[in-house]
Amino acid sequence: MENSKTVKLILEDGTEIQGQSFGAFSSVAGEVVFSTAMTGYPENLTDPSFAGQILVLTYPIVGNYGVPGEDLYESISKIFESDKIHIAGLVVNYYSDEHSHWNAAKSLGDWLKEYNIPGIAGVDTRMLTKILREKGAMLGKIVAEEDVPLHDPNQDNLVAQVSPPEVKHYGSGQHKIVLVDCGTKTNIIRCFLERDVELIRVPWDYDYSQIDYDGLFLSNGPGDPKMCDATIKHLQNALQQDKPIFGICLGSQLMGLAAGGDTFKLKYGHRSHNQPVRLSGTQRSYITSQNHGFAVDTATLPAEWEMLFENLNDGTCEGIKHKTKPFFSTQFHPEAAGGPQDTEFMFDDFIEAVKKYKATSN
Ligand SMILES: NC(=O)CC[C@H](N)C(=O)O
Repeated sequence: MENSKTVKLILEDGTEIQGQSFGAFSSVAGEVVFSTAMTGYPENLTDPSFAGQILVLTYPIVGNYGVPGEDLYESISKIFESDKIHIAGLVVNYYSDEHSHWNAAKSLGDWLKEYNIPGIAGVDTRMLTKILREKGAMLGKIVAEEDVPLHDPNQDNLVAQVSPPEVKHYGSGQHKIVLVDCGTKTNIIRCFLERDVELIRVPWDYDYSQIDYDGLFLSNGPGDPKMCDATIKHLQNALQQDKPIFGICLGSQLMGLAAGGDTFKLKYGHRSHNQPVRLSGTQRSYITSQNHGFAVDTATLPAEWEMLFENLNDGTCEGIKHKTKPFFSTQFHPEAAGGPQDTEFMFDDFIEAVKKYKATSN
């Protein structure tokens, strides 16, 4: 790092912080968001929900365990959450360019360079996070040589950019699940394949009404859920039927919108591996993995719907359910890559709902 070049992080409120370049020496603009997760940068950086975002990590030492090599299973990655880095840029305090870990294949800096993603180190990311918590998530840019204009990624249809254009099939289990891929994390696919599922992964705007499926799944994904008009339209048709539907993160927001409710942008979002949520109607809480900047406005849900989980930090909606039909969602990530895996039972609940539907509809 001693010989690295100087770069700047500039926020829309005028905050300007100097640091050292690592990864690509290039400029980029995006929405600046923070994560307080202590580990898991290989998983986070490849999560498509981060598209368009400059990610600030509060954990002070980053890069020390390097980046694992690729390993495939059923043509999907065993390790990463998609097939590329999706963040726009990375902001860290101390970047460790020497790494040591049993499965490391390269350094974080070299991995970022492969995808032309700039990193800036030497930033007091906890001080920066205080600014973002105070003023809310902001637009910003990492500036190397060339200046770039600020850009709001939430104005773009990011889902259309990350959703694969073709239909893909995985597994040969008993339960036929359609996965609407708005930018799915691969651990969602892994969780299904462990549960006797035949998975049909379709693009975000695909009309799956002709497929004879047993259950419908709506994935996570980047940006403002209101951009997904085509997904919402197809979902509204599916909500007329009785086949089980499960949504995660963006999928939860899309379910809320298709049901007739509204979503709003949170001040600074939830991004970490230790977000507490409470299951409605109980005193039971779970520690969850989260990465979202929008939420369903529970007050706008029609009478047949209710909140399923509540965030214990700020009271916002962490999932919804239909009162009589098998439709439910989590705003958090029960597939949890990286951890904690305490809520993976949501996949079992969904498969149980699918079994019940199949038993009663025949
Ligand atoms: N992980 C996700 O699916 C994120 C959903 C949405 N893009 C948000 O920021 O709230």
